[in-house]
Amino acid sequence: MAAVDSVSVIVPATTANLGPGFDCIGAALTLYNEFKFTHVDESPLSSSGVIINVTGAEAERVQTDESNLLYQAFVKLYQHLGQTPPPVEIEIKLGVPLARGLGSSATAIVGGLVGANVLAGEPLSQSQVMELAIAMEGHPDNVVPALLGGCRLAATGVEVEPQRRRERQEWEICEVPWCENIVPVVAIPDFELSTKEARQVLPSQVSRADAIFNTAHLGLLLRGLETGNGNWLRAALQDRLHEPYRKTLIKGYDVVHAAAVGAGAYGMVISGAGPTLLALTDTKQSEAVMAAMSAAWRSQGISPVVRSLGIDTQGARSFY
Ligand SMILES: Nc1ncnc2c1ncn2[C@@H]1O[C@H](COP(=O)(O)OP(=O)(O)O)[C@@H](O)[C@H]1O
Ligand SMILES: N[C@@H](CCOP(=O)(O)O)C(=O)O
Repeated sequence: MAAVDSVSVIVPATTANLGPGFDCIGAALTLYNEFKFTHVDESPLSSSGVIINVTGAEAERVQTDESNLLYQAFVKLYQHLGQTPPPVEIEIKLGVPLARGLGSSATAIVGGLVGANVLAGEPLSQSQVMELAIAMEGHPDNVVPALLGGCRLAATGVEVEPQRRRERQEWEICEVPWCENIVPVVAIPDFELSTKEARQVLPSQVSRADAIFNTAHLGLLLRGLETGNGNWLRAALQDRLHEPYRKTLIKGYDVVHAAAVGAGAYGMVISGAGPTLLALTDTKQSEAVMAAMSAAWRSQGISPVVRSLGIDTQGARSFY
């Protein structure tokens, strides 16, 4: 590809885990961050080597120096190529709320890698970009749908050289069909919960019974999402690997859960690492579920933004 001086990248939010699919399944949502990277001369740059402008809700909370995650991903791709990153000016338009369990960090990682790959003349394939994104995030379930779109299951592939220490892991990715009648409703609270903090409360070992429970329920979830079978979805949206430990970090979880299910949702789970709560519902029930979740959280002194979203099928896209 001929070199370009400027590229815009749009990256969707994600909802990871979907209950029993901890660290392996996620879906891209119709909510977006937009990033623009422009080559600049060395001279106008600040001493940090990058200029970053951020607009949108909570813009002041995003770092504007070299510690910015989007910029770190941008640099990572050039390091991978063995090249020095060019001086750039970055514009960030925030549409995905920060540290709410909707994959804002995944948008930054994917956006930085995709933007750098385009400015570098697209030396890496999409699957090479994906491998870098997974390595940076540490788990695949938000960066994979952010990059590829749709609902995706990610699993490590067969180790071809088990005796050799490998620098990178091969991944198998499969698209999970999502029945169009199933609506994701997100209730986004007015407080943050970092993924780091929400991972620290998880046990390092689980019982065989809990492992079997999740294996069965993830299988059921895949078929429930594909068919829209209500009984399967109601049973499938249960988890024993992360929700029991994390829900104590989310004030009002049980009250909002009861309200969502009472209003007709198939179930309610933590979106990503939380604190956003995700209900899956039939199109006919979505308005009632939204109203019930909003009222329930308000009764706990939390002011949520509640939205009914769609599944983004394109993933990250770039324009230049
Ligand atoms: N658009 C962005 N540009 C730069 N950094 C970002 C952006 N969005 C998120 N981040 C970084 O990711 C952090 C949130 O990541 P995390 O705790 O994993 O929450 P989330 O569930 O939203 O991914 C933010 O505090 C910020 O450091
Ligand atoms: N599987 C991860 C997903 C984190 O997603 P995020 O949207 O909260 O960044 C986890 O549950 O920790």
